[in-house]
Amino acid sequence: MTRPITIQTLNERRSAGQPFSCLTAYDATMATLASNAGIELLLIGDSLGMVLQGHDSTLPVTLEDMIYHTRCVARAGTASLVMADLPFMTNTTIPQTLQAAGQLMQAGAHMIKLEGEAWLAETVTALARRGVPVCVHMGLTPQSVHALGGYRVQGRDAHQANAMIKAATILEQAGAGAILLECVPRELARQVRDALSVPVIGIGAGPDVDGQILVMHDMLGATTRRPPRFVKDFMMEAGSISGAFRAYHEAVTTRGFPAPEHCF
Ligand SMILES: Nc1nc(=O)c2c([nH]1)NC[C@@H]1CN(c3ccc(C(=O)N[C@@H](CCC(=O)O)C(=O)O)cc3)CN21
Ligand SMILES: CC(C)C(=O)C(=O)O
Ligand SMILES: [Mg+2]
Repeated sequence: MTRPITIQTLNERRSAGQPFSCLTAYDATMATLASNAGIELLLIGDSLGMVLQGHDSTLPVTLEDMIYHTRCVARAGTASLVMADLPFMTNTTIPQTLQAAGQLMQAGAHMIKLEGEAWLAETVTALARRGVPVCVHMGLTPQSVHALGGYRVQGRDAHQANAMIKAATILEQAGAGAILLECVPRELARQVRDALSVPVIGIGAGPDVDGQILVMHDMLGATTRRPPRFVKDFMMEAGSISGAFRAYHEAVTTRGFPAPEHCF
């Protein structure tokens, strides 16, 4: 194993202006192949409810499901940073959140991601104080799909955009170690990135952030519904799974991906 990637590695990449690559992973084999291709961060995403379990949203995913897949990925013992999603309704109180995050960390996660806005500040502080690195997922938050009225681009109007920038700075002050932005206009993502000093990871957020992430199945072309605009199929040209992971890593680190057609 090469030198393991830590949260400090991501901070160094951010400072150096070198983008890092992230993918979802749900099992040991794919985690190993992705990590060997250079992918810096593996997310056990609650998207597994859609791509593995066949649900049409992430809401049915349980903490037990997330623990199982986190164990599978962690067991691979890769050099990559392992982040796990807190599933729907496992953060309704601070004690519940600490308990759930604790179980994911004990399953092998190095960092926890949860969806929300500035109202999460106290929760973020409670986790950070106990040594749990936290990433806050903002913009299109799929666990709120029914409140948002669909998987839609967020932060399109100036009021929403300014609120998002403000919320991100509040969350950083509260102790967030990273921010993930999903489906926001490229210009807003750039502004959030510039307002912060922690790494910003984007999906459908344009090229002006510190790291990129995609759902593994999407970038391998293993899709059963129309993929979102921000997806690129890296399997098409690469011809093998490892080749696709290497091509994605290369494209992200050289800022070849995302291209304008993948942005909002
Ligand atoms: N396979 C998979 N890939 C994902 O990226 C993903 C999941 N599952 N599950 C959880 C969420 C849901 N996500 C989605 C799903 C659809 C769109 C989508 O179709 N968006 C429209 C934007 C429409 C607009 O302009 O407002 C698009 O055309 O991309 C975006 C994110 C992202 N996450
Ligand atoms: C799409 C990414 C960011 C995610 O949260 C997931 O895969 O669950
Ligand atoms: Mg998720």
